Amino acid sequence: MPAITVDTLTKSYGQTLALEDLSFQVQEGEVFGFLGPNGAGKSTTINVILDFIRPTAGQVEVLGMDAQANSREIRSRTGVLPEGVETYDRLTARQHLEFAIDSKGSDDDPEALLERVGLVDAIDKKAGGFSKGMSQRLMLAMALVGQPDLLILDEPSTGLDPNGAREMREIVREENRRGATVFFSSHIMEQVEAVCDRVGILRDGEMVAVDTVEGLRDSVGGGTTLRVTVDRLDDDTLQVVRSLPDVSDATVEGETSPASRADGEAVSGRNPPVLVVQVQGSKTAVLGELEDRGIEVKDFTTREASLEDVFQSYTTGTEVHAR
Ligand SMILES: Nc1ncnc2c1ncn2[C@@H]1O[C@H](COP(=O)(O)OP(=O)(O)OP(=O)(O)O)[C@@H](O)[C@H]1O
Repeated sequence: MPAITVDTLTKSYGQTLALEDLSFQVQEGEVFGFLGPNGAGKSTTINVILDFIRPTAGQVEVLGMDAQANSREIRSRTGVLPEGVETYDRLTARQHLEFAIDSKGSDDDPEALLERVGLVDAIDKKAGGFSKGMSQRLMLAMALVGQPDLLILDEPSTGLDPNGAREMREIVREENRRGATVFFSSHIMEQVEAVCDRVGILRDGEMVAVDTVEGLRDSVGGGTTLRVTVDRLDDDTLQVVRSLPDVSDATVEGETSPASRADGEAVSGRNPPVLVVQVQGSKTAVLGELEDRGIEVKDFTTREASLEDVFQSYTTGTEVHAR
C-alpha cells in the first residue's frame, strides 16, 4: 500500500498556480526525497497532505485514508517537522515535548527523545534562548513523539551545521529501520542522496522526475568531464573530438568558440591549451584520437557529474555538465 498518493493535485493561490496536475506515490517503508528549488511547490504539497490547506482540484490519500476526510487520524499517526521553526519562547524543551506527548497520547520519555536529537543538555532551558539549530532539533524531537508511521520533514536541515545535518540523516535512517515511511523535502540534492530510496524533483508545481538517485544521474547523462592539457590544438582536432560517439561537447578552456575561427589556425595561448570534453562513456577514445593526430597529452583529469549538476539540469532545463 502506498503511504502517500497524490493524484492530479492542483493548487492555485489567486492568480498563482502553485501546483498543476501533480501526481506521485510514496511507498510504505521508503524514504522519499522531495526536491525542488524555492517556490517549486514543496510546502504547498505538504500542506495539502496534512490538510492545512485545501486543494483547488485533485485528491490526496495518506496511510490509505482521504487527506481531507481523515485528517485527524492521519495527523495522529504522522510526525511533522514543519518549515519555519516556531517554538514557544517561554516553554522549556521538556515542556514542548510534554505538550506533544500529551496531544499524541503517547508515553514517550522527553529526556530520551531530547537525547536522540542531541538536546538533552538544554532540557530545562526555555526555547526563547535557542539557536535556530537547537529549535530545529527540538521540533524534530516533537515529530518523533509516538513512533509515527509517517514522518514528514520539510527542509529538515535548515539551520543545522554539518554535524547536525548528519545526525538528522542518522535519525531518518533509524526511523526508517523501525518501519516509518519518511517524506523529506529539500532544495539541496546532496542532503537527500545519503538517505533517500527515491527522489522526486518538483519544478514550477510539476514533477519533472521520480527515480533513484542513481537513476536520475543516468537519465540526465551526467557523464564525466575530461580536461586534457595538450601541447597544441587545432580546429580540425576539436571538430573530430566533438564528433566522437561518446562526446557531447568539447571546448578549449578560455576560448568561447574556437571552432568559429575561419582561418583554421592553431588555437593556443601562452599556457598549454586545455581541451575540456564532456564524455558519456570511455575517455580512451578521446585520448587515443589526440595521440593518433600526433598531439602530446601532457596531463588529464576527470570529474563525475555531481548531484547538484543533476538537480540543476532538472530544475533549470540546462544541460548537465560535470565541471
Ligand atoms: N499563502 C500563499 N499565498 C500566495 N501564494 C503562495 C502562498 N503560499 C505559496 N505561494 C506561492 O506558491 C508557489 C509555491 O510555493 P511553496 O512555498 O509551496 O514552494 P516551496 O517549494 O516550498 O518553496 P521553498 O523551498 O521556498 O519553501 C510559490 O510561487 C509561492 O509564492
